[in-house]
Amino acid sequence: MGRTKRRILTVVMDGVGVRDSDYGNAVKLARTPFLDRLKDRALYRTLKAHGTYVGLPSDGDIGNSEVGHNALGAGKIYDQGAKLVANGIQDRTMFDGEVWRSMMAQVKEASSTLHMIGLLSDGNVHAHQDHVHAMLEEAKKAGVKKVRLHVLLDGRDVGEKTAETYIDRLEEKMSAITASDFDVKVASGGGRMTTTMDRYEADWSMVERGWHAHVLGKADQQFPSLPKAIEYFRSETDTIDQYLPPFVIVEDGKPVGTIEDDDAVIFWNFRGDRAIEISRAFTEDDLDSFDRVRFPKVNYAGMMEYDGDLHIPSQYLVQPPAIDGTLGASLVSQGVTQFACSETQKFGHVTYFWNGNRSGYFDKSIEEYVEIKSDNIPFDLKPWMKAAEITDETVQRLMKGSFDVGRINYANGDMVGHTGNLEASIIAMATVDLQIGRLMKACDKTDTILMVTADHGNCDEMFDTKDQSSTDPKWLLNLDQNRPKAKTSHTLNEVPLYIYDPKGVSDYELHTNNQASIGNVASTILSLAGLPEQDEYLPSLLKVKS
Ligand SMILES: O=C(O)[C@H](O)COP(=O)(O)O
Ligand SMILES: [Mn+2]
Ligand SMILES: [Mn+2]
Repeated sequence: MGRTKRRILTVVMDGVGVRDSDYGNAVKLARTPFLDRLKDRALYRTLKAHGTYVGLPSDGDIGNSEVGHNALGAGKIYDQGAKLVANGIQDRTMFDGEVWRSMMAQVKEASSTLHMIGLLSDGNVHAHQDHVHAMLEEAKKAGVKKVRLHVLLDGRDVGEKTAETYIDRLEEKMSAITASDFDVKVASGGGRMTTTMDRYEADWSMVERGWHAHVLGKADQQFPSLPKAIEYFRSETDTIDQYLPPFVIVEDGKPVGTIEDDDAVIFWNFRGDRAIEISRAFTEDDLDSFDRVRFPKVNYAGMMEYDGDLHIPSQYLVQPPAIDGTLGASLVSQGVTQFACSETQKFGHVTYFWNGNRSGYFDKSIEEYVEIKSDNIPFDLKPWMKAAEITDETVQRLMKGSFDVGRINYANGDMVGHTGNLEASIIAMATVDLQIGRLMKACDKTDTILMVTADHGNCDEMFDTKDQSSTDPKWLLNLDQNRPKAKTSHTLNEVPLYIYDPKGVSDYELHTNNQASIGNVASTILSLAGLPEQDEYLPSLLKVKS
């Protein structure tokens, strides 16, 4: 054994919340014999993973992977992007800041265009429409003459076909502020899962399509306005918002807002994972991830700094939370060996988010991070994703005893949950269950404590309506008629915490404080490992029975 009294493996079942009703609840509808057995043998409770419990503005805000893994890996709760940007707008620090002022001044001096690109919704996971509306007003006040918006349609953090709501609000705002000396138009757009918002380099072609639409003014679909675009998509396709193709707005056959030298570009998402690649495309001279065709010299800023280690991008409007003293850093300083593993879609969650939005290792000689390449397909087609491969890598290392403290993430509950496909999500849950069974066995053989939790809910609520007919199984059997509308977003539900010790758990119990959150997990890992707790962390949930 290494520097800890016991080896601990933490499993994050991404997007797996706890909800009593089985109505549209893939977690309950799946057969999960191993999780059931785990519940019998482990200590068990639920934890908060949404809203103010994880640093979001209100308890109406769903949790997400960024704030969830930040909380799990930091052991404390920080005000997160959504809240920091809202505060920065309210107290004006965002608009009084050097970056905003210099960008406005530069556009005015060059008589060029201010472009703003980002996700248009009120999901508050990556972005919020109110921030865009506020920036438009401020740009006008600052004397900017021409603004072009490039909007990514959501349908993933909000209802699957809700784009009209946000488009209407934006159109109202634009017509209210358009004036003879203030010209604002939407220039391009697309669904967020086809256009621009790739993450962890899973599929650069998404960024390439976005670049073509926003910068070069090129896309297969062209429309005279954003409302016309959505009208066309609704009448011609069933595609939900997140998968809509990229499009360009044209007048007299010409795009209304390509991006040119001397223009300023603001990417308004506050969350980093899906903002890094497009930020790199705008700022790196030598980028070989795709052919940009034309690389305009623009003044680029992100809403926030998206990577605190690589400083991407160099200019940003709001200071991100200063997450430090994370569990990973603290374990490294004590010489504890660590292992992190997931597939591409969630790899950065157990490394970059877990380590407080820093990429890279603290000390490569005692940490091992393993990424399994995700498929680039709609995940409801293969709901098992790469779960088995993640388990293979983990079990191998458990057998070799190559780490003291490990963390892995199974993406299935979340990535399949986001597709809105209930049947596929049931298979996703059964897949995760099978892996938990394999891990329990390996933990038994290697005397490893297994902790299983989640970062937020998702596939626990796959219908847009709540708890309607849990006694009536018709909605499950009838696949075509009267099927409730799918819910593709995360949920507000609590998440599970299981602690399984092959030696038995009769010596411990868990605190029952109903305010406990996933922010309490880091200290709990430390106490299970027999390491000193950190004063600044939220307390451990473990009680040794007297
Ligand atoms: O980026 C996404 O896929 C969704 O907006 C949120 O999902 P995540 O927070 O689980 O990554
Ligand atoms: Mn997640
Ligand atoms: Mn998700």
